[in-house]
Amino acid sequence: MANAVTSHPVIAAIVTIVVTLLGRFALKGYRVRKAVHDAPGPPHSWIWGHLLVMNELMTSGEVPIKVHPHVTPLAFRQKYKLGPYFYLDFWPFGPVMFCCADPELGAQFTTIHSTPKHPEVITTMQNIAGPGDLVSTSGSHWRKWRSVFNPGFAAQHLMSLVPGIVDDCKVFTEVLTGLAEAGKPFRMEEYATRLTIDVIGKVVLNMRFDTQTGSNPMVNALRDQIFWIPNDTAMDPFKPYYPRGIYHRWQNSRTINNYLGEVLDKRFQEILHENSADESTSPRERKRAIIDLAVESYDKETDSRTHQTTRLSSDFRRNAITQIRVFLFAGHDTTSAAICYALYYLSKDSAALSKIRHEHNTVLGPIDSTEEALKRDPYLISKLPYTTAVIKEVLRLNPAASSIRSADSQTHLTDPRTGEPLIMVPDMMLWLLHWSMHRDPEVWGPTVNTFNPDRFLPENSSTLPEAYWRPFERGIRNCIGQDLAMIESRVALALVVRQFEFTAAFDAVDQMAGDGTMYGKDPKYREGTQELLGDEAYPVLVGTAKPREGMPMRVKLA
Ligand code: HEM
Repeated sequence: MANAVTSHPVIAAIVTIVVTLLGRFALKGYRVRKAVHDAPGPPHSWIWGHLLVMNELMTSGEVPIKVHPHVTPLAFRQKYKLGPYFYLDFWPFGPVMFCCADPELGAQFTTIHSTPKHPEVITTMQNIAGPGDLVSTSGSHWRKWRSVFNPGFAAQHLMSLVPGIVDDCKVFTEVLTGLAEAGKPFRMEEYATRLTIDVIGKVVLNMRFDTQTGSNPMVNALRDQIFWIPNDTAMDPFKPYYPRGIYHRWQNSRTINNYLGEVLDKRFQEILHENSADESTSPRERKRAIIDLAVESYDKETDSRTHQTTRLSSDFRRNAITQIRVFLFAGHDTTSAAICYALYYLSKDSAALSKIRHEHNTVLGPIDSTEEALKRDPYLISKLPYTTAVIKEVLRLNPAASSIRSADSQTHLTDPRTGEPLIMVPDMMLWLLHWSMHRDPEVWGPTVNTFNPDRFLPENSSTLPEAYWRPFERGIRNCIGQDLAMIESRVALALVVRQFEFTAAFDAVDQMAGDGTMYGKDPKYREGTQELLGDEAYPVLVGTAKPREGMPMRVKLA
């Protein structure tokens, strides 16, 4: 046999390559296991890394099978009495993860040295938006686009959007009235999502999508795209390669890009036209929709007036579409979950519901004139401390995301208490865990898992562990849309909480299973433990962290 191999050069070459690859694989595995074996973390196996403890956690019923992955590090921390940072090793199915629930340590890789986003974030965002999007890119490309879009989120401009948001929330109340009349359980996420999509359509494209009353092909493709993102690859590494998924992602991307490309070209022509009409008169009023800011930046870059540019370059066009796509996604997905959770927690806490209704009666006047009051004086929205506290508490209990970075050659982490250097593994994922920080009993006390908006009232600010509340992240890579999200959620609550009575309808999930939604189709969502930390509304991974089963609810007129 040995003779056959050595005498045949092709076989010998293949054997050499295979042996070399296996050797490299084994060496990498050995290095990873060696680095993590004695590092802080759950019990570690030389053969399986942390795969066995993960399997045990997921199958023992300690957490629901479909729970969002950002929940599991806290479950490990509590189960194995770990400190605020530790390592998880799922090699070869994923990178070594450095799980961090310490803001001071987190600052070392997010603020003091802002590390790049992790390749897994980049791949996910590429499916949603395309390469080079604002969320996952870094360096000069990120800096350029962030500065282009910052004016779109200036406080004064956001206030000018309030009347439009009020109109969309009014439609939301009409939809809810219809659902109350129908008297059937429904998935709140569906309706909250249509609301936030309508809002973001105006903010980004200055367009009405009207998805609350109709349908839009681009929005349908965008939403479908989110369901086809292969983002639980640690459980199924082959998911990105399923032909059906590849086809749907390609087809959706095509629909979205064609639609946005046409809108962008049309807007560019309009702006060229406005510019030439304005040349002899006063400077054009500055538009701040995301699409206008993008086109203006092109105008500046190319000086289209001097150079008679009449078309967007293909490079710019591709980039602008990517950024528009990322805003359409990030601008609706997270806020809709926040609105769902707010209505859910208020439905379970009659004292909080009374307080928020009282605040609205006092500041906004009778419900029938609230729409008008907010349009007349959008700044009323800033005079609702209890409503703001409700949303902040909702975002504490259910953060939509976390920050996932990648260790680079300049990443040197040290333990903030001892100053000792921490173990670094090549390509390590640095995971700053919002869920773990927001649910840390040592920080938030014994009521950590209880909905208690009072902790965010201004009079309690001195006892608030501010650095541990970071639903929008902090530092230079914080959420550009956070003020918009807060405004939108407050307007929605202002128009809704006095008009309707909600109750959670998790008892009806089996009844709703045939409704064609992803939740309905996949029975795993309803298998095993259906509670997390005393709550039946727990997060699952669908784009971002969404409420289980799309937050089933019943609604009645109040
Ligand atoms: C409740 C609602 C929202 C939550 C909880 C949220 C959360 C976050 C978080 C945690 C990040 C940082 C992600 C990371 O470190 O990788 C982020 C970034 C971002 N968010 Fe939001 N977001 C919300 C609403 C919005 C809205 C309404 C928009 C757009 C209008 C938006 C656009 C973005 C963008 C573009 C980034 C990337 C910013 C950058 O890196 O420069 N978000 N968001």
